[in-house]
Amino acid sequence: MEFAWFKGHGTENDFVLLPDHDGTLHGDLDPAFVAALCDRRRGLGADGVMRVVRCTALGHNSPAEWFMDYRNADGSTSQMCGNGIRVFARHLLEQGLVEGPEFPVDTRDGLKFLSVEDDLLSVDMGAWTTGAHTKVAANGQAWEALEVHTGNPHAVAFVDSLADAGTLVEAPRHDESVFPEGVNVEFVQRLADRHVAMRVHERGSGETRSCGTGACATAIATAKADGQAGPATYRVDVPGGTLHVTVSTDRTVLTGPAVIVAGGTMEWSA
Ligand SMILES: N[C@@H](CCC[C@H](N)C(=O)O)C(=O)O
Repeated sequence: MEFAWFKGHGTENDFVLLPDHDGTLHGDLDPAFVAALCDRRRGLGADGVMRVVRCTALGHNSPAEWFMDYRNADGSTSQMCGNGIRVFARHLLEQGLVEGPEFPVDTRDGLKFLSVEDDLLSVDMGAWTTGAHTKVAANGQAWEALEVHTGNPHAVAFVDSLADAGTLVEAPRHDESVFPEGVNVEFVQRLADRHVAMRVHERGSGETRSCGTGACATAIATAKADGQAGPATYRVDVPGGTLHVTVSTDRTVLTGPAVIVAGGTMEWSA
């Protein structure tokens, strides 16, 4: 099978995009195929894969034309990817598949609204919720963490220094009764007022250089800890760059760069 691919990243959270506009090429993506594409030695290398497919091809009655079919590097699905959807939007704009500056994209977490301003892409991530305090553990240490849902599940732990979490080769342990479907874990260090640094271990992808939903979860947890009442914008530094998150009571808006860096066609035999 020959197919087209593109590669892009948002603050170095990187993705392979697979155009499958009418849903006839890739069907329900095989997890082994996704994992092989994401392999950094044997494949193109990425933290995840996004199939670019029309909502109508999936039988979805949606105000959006395009659906982001997101997969983690291990082939598992997630409801939402904040950096992924911004890279997806950049691809749609560059290929003339949408008209800017504002447009919707459908996801497993529902409709999201994108807006573009030069090299920055913003996504209105919609509603968020928080749960109870829970615990995460890694490398022989444990931390209290806040359960946050930004479409997908997160546990946010404040640390004195980002180095405290050590190497995150293995997934931090979490309470299975709180997160039965796994969790993305953020370690957060305060740097200044409304300015934090974050490391993340992503469910299904391992430690990545950035995570958009994780930056939103981090900003939500920080705003709660600050007792912030009205909307506030937080700067979240990640190993791959800087994101900004505006937290309001009913939504978050995530802003940062998103670029397409390569593309081509590929032969694939299973
Ligand atoms: N990198 C993403 C999050 C991707 C999904 C996550 N690993 C999960 O399984 O929920 C982002 O930028 O939000």
